[in-house]
Amino acid sequence: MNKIPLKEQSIVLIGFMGVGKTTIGQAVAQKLYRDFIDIDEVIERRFQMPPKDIFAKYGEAVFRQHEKEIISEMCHKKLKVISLGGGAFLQKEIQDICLATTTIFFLDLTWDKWKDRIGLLIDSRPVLQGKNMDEIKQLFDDRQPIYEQHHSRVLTDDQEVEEVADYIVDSLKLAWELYA
Ligand SMILES: Nc1ncnc2c1ncn2[C@@H]1O[C@H](COP(=O)(O)OP(=O)(O)OP(=O)(O)O)[C@@H](O)[C@H]1O
Ligand SMILES: O=C(O)C1=C[C@@H](O)[C@@H](O)[C@H](O)C1
Ligand SMILES: [Mg+2]
Repeated sequence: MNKIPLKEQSIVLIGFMGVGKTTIGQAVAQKLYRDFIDIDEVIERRFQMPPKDIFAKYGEAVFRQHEKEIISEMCHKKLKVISLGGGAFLQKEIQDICLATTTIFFLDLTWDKWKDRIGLLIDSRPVLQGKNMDEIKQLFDDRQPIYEQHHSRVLTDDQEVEEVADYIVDSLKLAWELYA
């Protein structure tokens, strides 16, 4: 299959849960006049229930299978902004297909800043259920290597959603000009 030209590739946002992939992805899509796709929302529509209930009813493996199927399909679409779930890059096949077909931004956030956000996440994110803070920190650390597969990293500490989105759009425009 021919490689999609850089400017037409979909933009994919990765990173640990709660770093802002969904929120910032929506803002980037709006600024670029592109459609926004949130993979968790696509899965939620398919099952008619949120990820937490899918995990509880069918198990994580079923969620991951659908996640892989949907991402593999979406990555081939042009001109989208796609936010992945925080655990999607645990699957090597997902890493490989995203690297080959899209432009990947890793939204990074230090643990110190992330832990202030836990109240926003604890009730809805199934992988946080039943874990104490030490175990969550361990998960945060264990997950970092999977996000090393990216094209560009953005440290989001103390950055407003709009600031991060503007940074991503500016760096894309620069890359599109440089590699046109
Ligand atoms: N830059 C930011 N500054 C402050 N709050 C933020 C920022 N980005 C996101 N948030 C808030 O953090 C929470 C989690 O954001 P969001 O749902 O976008 O994360 P996510 O990376 O998509 O998580 P998941 O991997 O679980 O889908 C939301 O309440 C959102 O409003
Ligand atoms: O980090 C994770 O493993 C997850 C993050 C969310 O985006 C959802 O994809 C789901 O709750 C699993
Ligand atoms: Mg999200």
